[in-house]
Amino acid sequence: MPEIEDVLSDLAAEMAARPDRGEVATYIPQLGKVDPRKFGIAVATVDGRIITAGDAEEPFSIQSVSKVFTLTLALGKVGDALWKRVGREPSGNSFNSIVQLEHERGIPRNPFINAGAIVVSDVLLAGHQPREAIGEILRFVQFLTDDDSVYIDQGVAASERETGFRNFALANYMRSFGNLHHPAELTLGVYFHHCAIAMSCRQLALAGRFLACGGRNPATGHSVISSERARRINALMLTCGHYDGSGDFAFHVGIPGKSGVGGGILGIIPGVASVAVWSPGLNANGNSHLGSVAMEKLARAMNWSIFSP
Ligand SMILES: NC(=O)CC[C@H](N)C(=O)O
Repeated sequence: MPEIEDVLSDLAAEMAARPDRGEVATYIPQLGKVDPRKFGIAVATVDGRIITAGDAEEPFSIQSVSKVFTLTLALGKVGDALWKRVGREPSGNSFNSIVQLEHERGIPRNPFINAGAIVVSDVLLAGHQPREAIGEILRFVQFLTDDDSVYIDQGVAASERETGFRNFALANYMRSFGNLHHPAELTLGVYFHHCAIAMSCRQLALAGRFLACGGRNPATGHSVISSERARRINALMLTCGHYDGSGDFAFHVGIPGKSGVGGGILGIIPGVASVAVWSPGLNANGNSHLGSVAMEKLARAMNWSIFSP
């Protein structure tokens, strides 16, 4: 087996030189300003090592990768009652699609598409002011990372609110079915802010480590969630974490993963490591183009597909 250090530095060099970089998301104007030449990668192993290459220390907008953390918190808050309001099936549609909500009575297919994550935000808002719910999410991510410097990029949150017409449509539509318990303005305040969390690849890999360790954070020894819940979140990441590109990611990479339109991907190799990669250019499904390529090459080099014998 090759050394992770060598694989990562080769990957970073190769990815920095590739001309095909995908398209940076511009529907959130602030994200359109990010340099498409960036590439970073970090691996946090269950035995406590952290290996990085490229722009792995630079914070980027984690966007929908944050939905892994809000789902974890919401399950902690309401347990399996969450599944009355959100499904667990891949949608086969784009991340911000509204089409299924009409026939499926305002119940989103899964917690990782926008509609599902908005319901999760609504769950976290119950009994709180938006400011408190946002603070709880940020503190949870800081706790997982063991790093208080993780922050919310207020410019990105504001930019997203200004152009969040589709998310307002999704939220209001779900409210008409009774599946949003707060005004869209308030719930989306929580949603836009958690999407605007900024982290480096190093921090994101550390934050995801509990999912590779049966729910336990190996750095602190704290049990974050039960091993059964960690297993189930990983299952949802595999089946739904890349929207209508989830099948393709499982086919090519073979590990649970969650992407975001900021170009980040968090990948989990249960029992082995958590991986974060960042390259801002996206493919047609809104997933990081070179991030997906790099994950595939890494999984192949290290034999990390969960489907490998
Ligand atoms: N796929 C994503 O990362 C989408 C998240 C983004 N904040 C949105 O609501 O559109």
